[in-house]
Amino acid sequence: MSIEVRNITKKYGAFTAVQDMNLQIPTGELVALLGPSGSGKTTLLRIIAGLEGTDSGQILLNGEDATQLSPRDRGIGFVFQHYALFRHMTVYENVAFGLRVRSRKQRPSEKEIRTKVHELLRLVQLEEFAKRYPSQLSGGQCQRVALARALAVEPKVLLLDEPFGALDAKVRQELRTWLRNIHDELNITSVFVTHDQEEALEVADRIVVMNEGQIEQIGTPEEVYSQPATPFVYNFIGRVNVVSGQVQKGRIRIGNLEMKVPENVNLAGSAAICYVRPHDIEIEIGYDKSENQSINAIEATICHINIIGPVARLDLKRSDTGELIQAEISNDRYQQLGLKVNELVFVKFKTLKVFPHEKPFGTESQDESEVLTVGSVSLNAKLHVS
Ligand SMILES: Nc1ncnc2c1ncn2[C@@H]1O[C@H](COP(=O)(O)OP(=O)(O)OP(=O)(O)O)[C@@H](O)[C@H]1O
Repeated sequence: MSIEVRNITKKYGAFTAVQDMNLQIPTGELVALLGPSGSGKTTLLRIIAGLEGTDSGQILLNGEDATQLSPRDRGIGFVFQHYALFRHMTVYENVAFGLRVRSRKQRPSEKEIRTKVHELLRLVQLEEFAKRYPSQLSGGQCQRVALARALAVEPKVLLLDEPFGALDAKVRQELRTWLRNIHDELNITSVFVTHDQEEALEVADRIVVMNEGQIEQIGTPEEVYSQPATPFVYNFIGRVNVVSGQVQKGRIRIGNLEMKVPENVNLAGSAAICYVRPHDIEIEIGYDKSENQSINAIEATICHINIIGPVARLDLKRSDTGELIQAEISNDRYQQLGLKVNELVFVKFKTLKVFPHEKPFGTESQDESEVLTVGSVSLNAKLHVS
């Protein structure tokens, strides 16, 4: 079943939680609503489910206006962060519940219920737990029961609100893969809320990045990661270094580094904010400063090295501004360069994204004079790790 959110606005008193939002989700897609706390993710999910009214706009399911339909009549299954299983019921009874409370006409026979429940328990790999009570299960197992319960009524749409939020990292990881598999197997349309970017990047077909009740970007994981539409998305998804620079004639100058502006940025003579991913940083050594070479790179000292499998993470301190830059290079390259803490290196950017100068996220309290330029060389860099 396809979902269309059309011009939805939702206010709580004077506060606007969702503002004139539009979103189309085709049948069979797995979509993540990703955003910081308070960005309106849960509100939007609840509006789609019919658990929350709207001030204006429509929800269309399969092209039909469903705005006035009750949650029961929308063909939607819902899974919450806190699995809310019935504690006095066994796993079997919990999963059977949705079928038993159907109206007499729609209610399946006991035999049909038994077949269906066992089929679902097999799907969530909990068949041998049918007779247990929720208190005898782990958090991850409870969440799988909750999912089986939501699926029992054969919903066309599955909505999940931070379904794995309360679980530890390893279990979350397992359940993600597993959600993806179940979604594909049942060919339903699923929307899940998360504030965990890794979860969204790993599981979703498309990610809706939300901020303050509005959509910042909709795209595949690859698109939102590699081509963030706004500074907010850059900051929110992945690690990024934020550096200020000066644009002139299609080139940008950042300290001693000068490079072509990667796109048609109309910022002649202006201060700009650049976003550089740690893996887009190149490290070089071996410049001989005594020869007065003009070095087209930012000089920095290595303050910390962290090797994680094939990747070497370096914390670098700029010689000109003292600001930190975080770089990620391959372990092979790191070995090849033979880098050490306190060593002087030269930093270049393979690519960067330039936005007009505005205070980058996380620097709201910073004095403007720290950010702006001295001559043509700009002087601020700040690392954001989200
Ligand atoms: N019933 C309510 N009454 C008043 N304000 C509300 C109500 N429900 C939500 N809000 C406000 O609306 C905004 C969006 O809330 P929502 O729960 O949708 O955000 P969220 O992105 O899901 O956040 P989180 O990740 O913390 O769950 C928040 O500022 C919240 O305080």
